[in-house]
Amino acid sequence: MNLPEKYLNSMKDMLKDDFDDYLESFNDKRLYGLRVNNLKISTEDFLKISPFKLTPIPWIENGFYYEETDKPAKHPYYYAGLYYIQEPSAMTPANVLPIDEGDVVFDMCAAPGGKSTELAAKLNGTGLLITNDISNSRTKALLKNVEVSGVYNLCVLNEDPAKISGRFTEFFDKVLIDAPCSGEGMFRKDNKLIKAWEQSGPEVYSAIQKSIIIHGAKMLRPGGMMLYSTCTFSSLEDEESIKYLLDNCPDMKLVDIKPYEGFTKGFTDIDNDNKYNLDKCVRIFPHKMHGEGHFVALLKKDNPDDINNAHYTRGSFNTKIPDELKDFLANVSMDIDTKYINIRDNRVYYISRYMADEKGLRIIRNGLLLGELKKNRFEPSQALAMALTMRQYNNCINLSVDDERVVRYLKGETIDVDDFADSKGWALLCVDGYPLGWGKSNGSQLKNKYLAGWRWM
Ligand SMILES: C[S@@+](CC[C@H](N)C(=O)[O-])C[C@H]1O[C@@H](n2cnc3c(N)ncnc32)[C@H](O)[C@@H]1O
Repeated sequence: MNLPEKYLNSMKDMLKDDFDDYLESFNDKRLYGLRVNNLKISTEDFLKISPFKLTPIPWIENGFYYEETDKPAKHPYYYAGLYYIQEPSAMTPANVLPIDEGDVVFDMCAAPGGKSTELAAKLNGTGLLITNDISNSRTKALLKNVEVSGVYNLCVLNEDPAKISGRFTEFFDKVLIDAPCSGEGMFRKDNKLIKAWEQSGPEVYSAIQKSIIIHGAKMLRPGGMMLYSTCTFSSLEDEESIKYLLDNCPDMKLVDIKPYEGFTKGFTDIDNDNKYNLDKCVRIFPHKMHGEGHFVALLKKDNPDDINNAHYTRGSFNTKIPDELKDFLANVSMDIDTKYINIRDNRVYYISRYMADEKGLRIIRNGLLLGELKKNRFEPSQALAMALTMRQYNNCINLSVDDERVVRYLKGETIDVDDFADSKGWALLCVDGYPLGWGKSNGSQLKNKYLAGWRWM
């Protein structure tokens, strides 16, 4: 491994006696992790059906190491959104940020969705998750990942945080900033990042982080909590960003993160009298824990006047619900308040009552796309299939994971369903009780309506 001289010197300064152990960690095996999506399945139930050899990630209740040979991304349960594949230390930020049901949450640098999918699981279908990324191409992956995971109380944005912060001032109960960074914690995993670091190192990212973190604080309501994280070790991008925030926003304070064996405390040398308690920050180093590397800081905004931060609620849309949509919804027992159904260009959305006026924002998805109105009929969307549980739709075809029709369905093929003769009409195809997508059944064959872009290749 060819690490840049400048990087090695900065790590030597930081790690002192531990530096050799850090270098030695480059000889260790790469780590692979998956996180059970508790929005769809409890960890306990997943472990009962998991075909993989899993070892718990000790500081993440729903996180597990898997063996490289298991290939969990090529399994029907992955398509059912039962887990998300994520580097183990990257599971820490969303795990550490406390989320209460009903919270209005913002994930500012969210693509491809590793933290958002866990924040949504913690919301458990309540409140609202606004998830954003400045990169248009990356928001496409973000949308797919939140939809596969079954998240419906959401809005996906593709905006500059500077624009959002003017609009959503003191709006959020919780803000997560997984900042763009020089990626030093990913060097073991991906050699290409070393080259990128040489071109854009900590100095470049530090300026972006300083701007982002101030916008994050502005959007937080009094008493709200914010989590700042990076996958880099550089103090310039980590403690310096936090110090910059605390210098500029005196109402923000660092709070304790539940300790765990191997967590390394933040460095305090840039903070003269330790007035900011930078040691409350946490670093994960690969020579101390089985994770590639991360930095996390948890902060709270003061609420001196004990302001009761009631959530904004929007007016209803008063949309006339077409008969074909009514007929379809009669088969759905998900709790849908038709006051918040909005129809634009024949596409039907179920929008969160907590979402502010979206005009002027670059929106990738506002709410749950229920489906599309086509000449006197309604076609349900892939996102709706993923948001439903098997119990919430009254025409399901449930196949066992060993049934060869499951993979054929995921590949886009028409499948025989003679054994489900009563399934005529729109049917929700499920694997072991977990929805995969729609099909149109005539009682003997299921015409495939699985979203073409998501097919098993
Ligand atoms: C570390 S990655 C986020 C990973 C993501 N949180 C996850 O867990 O899957 C940082 C993201 O920040 C985005 N980004 C870069 N500059 C940004 C900015 N000024 N505002 C918002 N997002 C930005 C990048 O496009 C990138 O997707």
